[in-house]
Amino acid sequence: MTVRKMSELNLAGQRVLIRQDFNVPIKDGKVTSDARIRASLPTIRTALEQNARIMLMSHLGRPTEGEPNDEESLAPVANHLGELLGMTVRLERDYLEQDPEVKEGEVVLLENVRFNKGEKKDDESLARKYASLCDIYVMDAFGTSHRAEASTHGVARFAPDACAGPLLSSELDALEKALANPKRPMVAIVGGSKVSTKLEVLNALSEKCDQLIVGGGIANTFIAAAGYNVGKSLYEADLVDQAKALMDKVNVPLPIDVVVATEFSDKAEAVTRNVDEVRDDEMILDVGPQTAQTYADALREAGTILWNGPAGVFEIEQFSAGTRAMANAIADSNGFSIAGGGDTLAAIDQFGVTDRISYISTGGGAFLEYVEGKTLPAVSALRDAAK
Ligand SMILES: Nc1ncnc2c1ncn2[C@@H]1O[C@H](COP(=O)(O)OP(=O)(O)OP(=O)(O)O)[C@@H](O)[C@H]1O
Ligand SMILES: O=C(O)[C@H](O)COP(=O)(O)O
Repeated sequence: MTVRKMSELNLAGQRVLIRQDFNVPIKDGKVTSDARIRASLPTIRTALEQNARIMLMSHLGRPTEGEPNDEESLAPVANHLGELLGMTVRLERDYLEQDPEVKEGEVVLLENVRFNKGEKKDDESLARKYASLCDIYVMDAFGTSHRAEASTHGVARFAPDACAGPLLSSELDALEKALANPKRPMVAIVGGSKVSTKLEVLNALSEKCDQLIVGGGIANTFIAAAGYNVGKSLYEADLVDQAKALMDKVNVPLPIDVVVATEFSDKAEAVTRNVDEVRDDEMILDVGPQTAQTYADALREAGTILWNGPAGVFEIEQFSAGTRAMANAIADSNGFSIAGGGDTLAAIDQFGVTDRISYISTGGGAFLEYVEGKTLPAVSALRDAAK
């Protein structure tokens, strides 16, 4: 049984409870990166066009349940969303005690669901309470779909109607397009700091892609596995065998040259060396220009590209060229490209290629779990609800 979609339901006059992922960075009471809020707008506008009574809900941060606090209040999100929609978005704090009054064509935001006791444990009575607030529950929070919590999972069992929102549907469609039957050649880039945190993703991708480009600290472990000195670089000696096993399974092109420094700092002097010339007191902080060129060539010719994690320490100018070259090559490629993860999105933003990536996922952990082939609990809850 497939998941029901919001587009199949008539929302007119209905109390529609939409779970979004508004877990966004906030500083001094202001939202500092609103990509996730913007991504929710088409869903909200569709519900508004149908004159639904709209209740939005989300978590923010990881507060102690039962202890609401101002820092993790969704108030800044309500204000920001109101500005984007050009209407007032009321923040409802007491929705568990008193059902919110929502008029047709009105949008309210329920306060941080993780302030509620039982949210994280997927408590049944809390899930029933959420369900009682609505006629239709819409799960649209792809970024939180790997969590089985009361607002992402339990509620779907008890709501009169439960369906996937347009954002969740499009995220799943894009990932399926990249992974189920990818246009070849498929190139995956997995960067970031540690192999250990991405081992399952690396394994899953090694089964699917034609070329696996590794970056960042992850690449250092592969360079060590190939027998080269990595000096003081971040790498994981205990994962060298796993890296060798991956290299036996799939084509992992190794860097030819690297950018090194003797300190991890924005004052550090960056030096380019051949990969076999790294000294004991140096650390590898980026791929070198020849390597970036080789990777970029492969990316430009790819039919499908999946990207998670930077190629180097892109936050520091002198170690950012490798990640920049890859971002530009992905943007230039005619293949289908999908990118996900907090640092990856920050890099895409930094290098100004956002509009030239085919699909940018709002998911971090959820994106990785999908790629690993894991079942997303929020999606299975919708499948069960459709039975
Ligand atoms: N060679 C390197 N040595 C040390 N740190 C590196 C190196 N290359 C990249 N990094 C750092 O790794 C960090 C990203 O790694 P991390 O494992 O946190 O990725 P991530 O948060 O999982 O990525 P994403 O959010 O895209 O999934 C960046 O801050 C980057 O500066
Ligand atoms: O930012 C995320 O990855 C999601 O919002 C999930 O947040 P969590 O890791 O606190 O559950």
